[in-house]
Amino acid sequence: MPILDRRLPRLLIIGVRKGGTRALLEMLNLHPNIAMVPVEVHFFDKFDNYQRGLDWYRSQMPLSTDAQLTVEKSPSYYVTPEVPERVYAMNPHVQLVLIVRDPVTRLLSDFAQIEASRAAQNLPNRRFQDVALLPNGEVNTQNRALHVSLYAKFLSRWLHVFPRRQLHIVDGDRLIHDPYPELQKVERFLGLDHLIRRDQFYFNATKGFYFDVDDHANYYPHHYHHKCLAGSKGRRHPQVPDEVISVLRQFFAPHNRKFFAMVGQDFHWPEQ
Ligand SMILES: Nc1ncnc2c1ncn2[C@@H]1O[C@H](COP(=O)(O)OS(=O)(=O)O)[C@@H](OP(=O)(O)O)[C@H]1O
Repeated sequence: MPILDRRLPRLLIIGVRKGGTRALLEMLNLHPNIAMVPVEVHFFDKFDNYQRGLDWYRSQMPLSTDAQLTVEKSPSYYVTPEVPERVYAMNPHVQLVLIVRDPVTRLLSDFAQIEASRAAQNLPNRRFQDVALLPNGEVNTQNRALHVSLYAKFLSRWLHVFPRRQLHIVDGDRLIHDPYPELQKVERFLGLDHLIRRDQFYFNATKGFYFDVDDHANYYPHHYHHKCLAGSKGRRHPQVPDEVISVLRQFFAPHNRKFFAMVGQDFHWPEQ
């Protein structure tokens, strides 16, 4: 009989926010050797949680067998300065996965989420271009959401603490359109047998996403249905003039090239 216990994560999905972290976690959970933490624990990035210590963190983990690898995801880990060293202190051999997406698309997705939460607080809606650009048409570099799309900026902190071989990068744009090859790469990175099957997914053309065939509603476990898929994924992105997109693409281009050089992988995000 396998012994069930709560085990600290051996894999962390560290970000990025709106990169596809939830879909990636749920898809990986199809693997019999993976036990996912269904909620974002925010242990390493929230001081109050971190103060509770590793025993508390372990108590948040699901029951797993010793053949299973526990996975937690909290997208803000990637951008929070203290996190890499805290993670290293838990386990210097932990494996890390980062999922990235075209930074402009990510920003539009983030903006849609921020506006939805403003609307819930009865705050007025804003135009994307009024937030992302200054009145003179230049990029508003003070915008916090924009900073999250500067992937290279945060990566240096992680690579200062962890060797590159402990970090795997998933192409979030590909995960949307053809998840299977991206999942196979993660299985290889983790040294797991290829047990996730292509026929476990189907594409829902109306929603534009892949779903789990065993859960005809969507990827999310039942307690997530209303919270996640109905609400926070697949939101309509703001309609933005082409010139605004072009200004942003040009702004991100050198940062993207730096990121590609750091990770040794080119994601071919448009530069115009
Ligand atoms: N299969 C599937 N189902 C649902 N959503 C999918 C899927 N694959 C990728 N994505 C993309 O995930 C984007 C949300 O990213 P995150 O889960 O990282 O968001 S969050 O930071 O946790 O809020 C979400 O962003 P939006 O398109 O803006 O909604 C999706 O594009």
